Amino acid sequence: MSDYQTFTADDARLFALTHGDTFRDSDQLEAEEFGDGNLNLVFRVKNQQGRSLIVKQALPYARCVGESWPLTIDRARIEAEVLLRHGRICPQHTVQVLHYDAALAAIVMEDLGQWDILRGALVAGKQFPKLASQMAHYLAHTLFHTSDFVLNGLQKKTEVARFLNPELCLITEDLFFTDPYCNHERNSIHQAILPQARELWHDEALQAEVARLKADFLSKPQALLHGDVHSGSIFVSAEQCKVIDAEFGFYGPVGFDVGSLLGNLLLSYAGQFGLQEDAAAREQQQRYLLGQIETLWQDFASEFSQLMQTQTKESSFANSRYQSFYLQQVLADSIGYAGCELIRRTVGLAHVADLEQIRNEQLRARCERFALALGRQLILQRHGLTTIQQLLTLVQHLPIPA
Ligand SMILES: Nc1ncnc2c1ncn2[C@@H]1O[C@H](COP(=O)(O)OP(=O)(O)O)[C@@H](O)[C@H]1O
Ligand SMILES: CSC[C@H]1O[C@H](OP(=O)(O)O)[C@H](O)[C@@H]1O
Repeated sequence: MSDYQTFTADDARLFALTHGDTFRDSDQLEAEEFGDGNLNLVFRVKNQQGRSLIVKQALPYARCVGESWPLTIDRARIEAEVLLRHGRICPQHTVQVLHYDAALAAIVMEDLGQWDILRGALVAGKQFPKLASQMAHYLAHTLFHTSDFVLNGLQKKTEVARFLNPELCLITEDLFFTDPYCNHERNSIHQAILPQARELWHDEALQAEVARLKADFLSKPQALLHGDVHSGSIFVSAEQCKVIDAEFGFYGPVGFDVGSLLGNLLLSYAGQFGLQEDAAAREQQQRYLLGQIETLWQDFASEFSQLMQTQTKESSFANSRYQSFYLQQVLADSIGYAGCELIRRTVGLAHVADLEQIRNEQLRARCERFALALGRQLILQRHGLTTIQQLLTLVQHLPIPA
């Protein structure tokens, strides 16, 4: 940590100039910090011809809270190494890392600023027809190729050790699985839904199922996860999408990555009741979101099955009955983790624009109650929802609370 110093815009400019071959010494470079995430500094460095790079630096604390929440800067290594690993497996959907400096905890990467961040685009009512099939491809390939289907025991354990990431995992363990189910000071709960939040704190049946999901998060190193596939971590255009921000990566349950994205599509669905006043437009956007959820699972399941059938290296796992069982269990896990994401984004520390941008407070409260009710049903019913169509039916029939 001795060489570490927090970057100014000028430091970021020099860092981008020195690393990678995007810029020339003669370039007039401008740099500005524009990060809006919870944890890190993010700078854009650009020359006068319009070429640009992103410099991301981990702070020794969580940006959204300040120095009172110290946090390892090793998260920059995890982020760079996960993105490099996933980038080798699926370059078309992973942001390109150009350089990583361990002492400065800083990464140089390609600038995706010409595309939209998925969350904001969905809030604005935009649609991206190829999103789900491309994300299904990214998830199936990155997760399969880092799993026991491909790695032998020695390789796998080396990888698990390299990506232990205890401090960032602890944040997820707390924010996803602990805080929303008790009266924790980190929670952020709008007054109007306090009664529904309190119900969570006394719902033993729900807490038991969340405990099972948390235990799996702690002890099921199935594959190298991105660890935080939310719609703020996906850049998207009409033709393409790419994932950023992998600092929560570790070896965990495959369903956590799939479920995080499912949960974020459902958060967008819930927010539509408050964001879109025109009923026809709202229904159309919600139909789009449900279609994307269906495609996400169908394409993921079909690509993952294909990979299991054709590229499994460990003979025990070549068994087709085992492979069906594995996929069924990934679906149940994904639905459960999607439920956790819905709940933690509604009453936990880190909220999302899909709900926060609803200006009418009463309407927002109704959407939040919907998100909580849906999250609860997904967690409780996940083992009974054996097809994605059953999940879609549940969503469509869930009453919109008063
Ligand atoms: N490769 C990139 N291209 C363009 N903008 C980026 C890139 N990476 C990050 N950003 C911008 O910085 C913001 C914060 O980045 P993120 O990786 O989510 O930081 P944090 O780890 O603090 O959450 C993003 O919302 C986006 O606006
Ligand atoms: C104190 S971290 C809260 C929250 O923020 C992370 O997301 P991001 O870095 O993309 O802003 C992650 O989802 C954490 O749970």
